[in-house]
Amino acid sequence: MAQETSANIQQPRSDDRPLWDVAFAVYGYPALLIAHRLKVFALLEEGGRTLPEICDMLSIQRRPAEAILTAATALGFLSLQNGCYSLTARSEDYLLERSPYYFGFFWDMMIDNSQVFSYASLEQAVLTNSPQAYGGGDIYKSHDEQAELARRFTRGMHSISMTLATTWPSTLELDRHRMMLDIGGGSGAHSIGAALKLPGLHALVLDLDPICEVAQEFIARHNLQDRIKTHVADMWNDPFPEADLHFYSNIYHDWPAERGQFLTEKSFKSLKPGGRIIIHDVIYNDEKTGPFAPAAYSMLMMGWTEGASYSGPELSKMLRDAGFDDIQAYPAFGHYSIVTGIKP
Ligand SMILES: C[S@@+](CC[C@H](N)C(=O)[O-])C[C@H]1O[C@@H](n2cnc3c(N)ncnc32)[C@H](O)[C@@H]1O
Repeated sequence: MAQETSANIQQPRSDDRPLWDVAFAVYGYPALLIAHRLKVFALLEEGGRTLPEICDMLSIQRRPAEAILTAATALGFLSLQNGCYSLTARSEDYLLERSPYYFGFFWDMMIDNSQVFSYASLEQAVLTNSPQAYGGGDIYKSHDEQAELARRFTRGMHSISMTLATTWPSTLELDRHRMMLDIGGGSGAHSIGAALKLPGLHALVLDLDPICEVAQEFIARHNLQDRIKTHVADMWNDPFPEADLHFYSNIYHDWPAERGQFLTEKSFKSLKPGGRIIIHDVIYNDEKTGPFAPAAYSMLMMGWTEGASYSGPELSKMLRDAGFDDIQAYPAFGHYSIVTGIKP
């Protein structure tokens, strides 16, 4: 180690907050997961509460209660006025189970699989380049074999996808399309969002058997059984049914690039001229220097799948190499973007 003396030690060139923030993230964010599991947000649904009232209702002491409530307040999920903690618009939209945008099932999935984001598990995933969720291996094979796992995962995905599904269909001109194939469509959230926005559109949610069963329940909740059907198939081995819009949300980041290329070429062959492909995902900037969300998503995938985030140019190249034309990449909602192209 270099020897420093008090005579030659210099001020650092930048402040040390980013180093603290790495450590604080490990502590700060779980406070929100704990608040969610303790049902803090549900408890405030009827109105603001003081700290002593919240302590009583949660049966926890003042010190831990104040720690999680302050973390939630600092991150914009609660407000504190006149001694009362209340929900903010964000927590009302995303953290109350009655909301269509409820994010909580995704947080539940993280909590239920919290060993996957432990230091030991992520280090093992990095050193061996293999996912660790459910004890290792292909999570989707586990879902195919264990219906309850499939149900919980699909509910978690629905939790993040329903919000996104209300926005991307408005970001491009889709009126001429008649049949959307929602490949690896999970709960059908994106088909539901698209069908609600585009009255002339029908959709087919293609996924594995136990997932299609869950999708049917979500589709029925929106009374869209007439326009959205499910189709049990293996996207790697079974032919794609006819459609003029192929939609992939949260699929490419699950797999290595060559699998993404395979799906792109399969879509190109299956679509007729004029058919459109849409990839909806959290993507890196063009230089692959960030932002942080896709970088973190790659680490999330390190724990769960063989995949990683891709950049707009990487996905655009896949489309171009397969033969697609009129390729565009642009932001959709929140951390998500769209990369799309047309078969000439
Ligand atoms: C990360 S989820 C995305 C779900 C949905 N598209 C969304 O954005 O909410 C990946 C989906 O791909 C499906 N999947 C994985 N392997 C598949 C395969 N071989 N054939 C069809 N679907 C598959 C999974 O069952 C799961 O629903």
